[in-house]
Amino acid sequence: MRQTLIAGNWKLNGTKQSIIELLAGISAGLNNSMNASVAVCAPYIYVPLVETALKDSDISLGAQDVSAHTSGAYTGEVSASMLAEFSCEYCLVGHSERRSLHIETDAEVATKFKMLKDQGITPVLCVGESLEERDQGVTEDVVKQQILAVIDAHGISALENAVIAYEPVWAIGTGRTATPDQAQEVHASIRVLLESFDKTIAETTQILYGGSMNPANASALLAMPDIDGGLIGGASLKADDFLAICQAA
Ligand SMILES: O=C[C@H](O)COP(=O)(O)O
Repeated sequence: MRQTLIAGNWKLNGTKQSIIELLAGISAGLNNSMNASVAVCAPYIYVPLVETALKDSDISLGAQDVSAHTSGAYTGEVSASMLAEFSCEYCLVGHSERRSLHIETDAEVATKFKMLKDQGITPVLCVGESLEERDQGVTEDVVKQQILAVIDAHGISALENAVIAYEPVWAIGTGRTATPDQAQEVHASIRVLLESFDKTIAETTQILYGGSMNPANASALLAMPDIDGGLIGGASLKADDFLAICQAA
């Protein structure tokens, strides 16, 4: 049985004040009836603040990206070992905004993924197709290639204890959500792909859905057999909305 994971991705949002208030609101509303583990992925600059705020809390800390390098002359970058020093349990890699705006390649994403694994941080590997690719009928090929980039570079064992987030690019921040059936179809294909390498990894890997998940559509999406949680952008910035999604799980 896979544990449901609800992870907020705050992206480039928040202030010291708003983050403290948001975390207080989430912490106050979480309760044992929620059948999900919860994480928040903060902008780098707020990671220490969130680490302190989450002490003694069940909410896990995550980051949104990591350097492909361990140290050296890479201005502006943050390494996996630095994130580990601040108790980061999760870190996104290959988010579509990184792939499109920062031209991250599959190979670079695979390197970042391994950097996190080596530091004991759970990578959340984000995959997903553009609208054009969906219209061309190549969704599953695109997603498969993004996952195979990691497996080919580091072996299937790298996927052990990792998380995959399926995020159709056309659904991110658009208010246009994949239907539960559309999402389930891709999630099931990811599971089949993993199964072709390792049955246990296929059965245990949490596959999250991301893309305009909100309190109104979360229950139907999370009810699908291969959807093991959500990666939430916009709706993670309001405690009530985020809590409602946690409740739906
Ligand atoms: O990482 C989160 C996803 O990009 C989803 O963002 P969204 O919920 O605002 O569509």
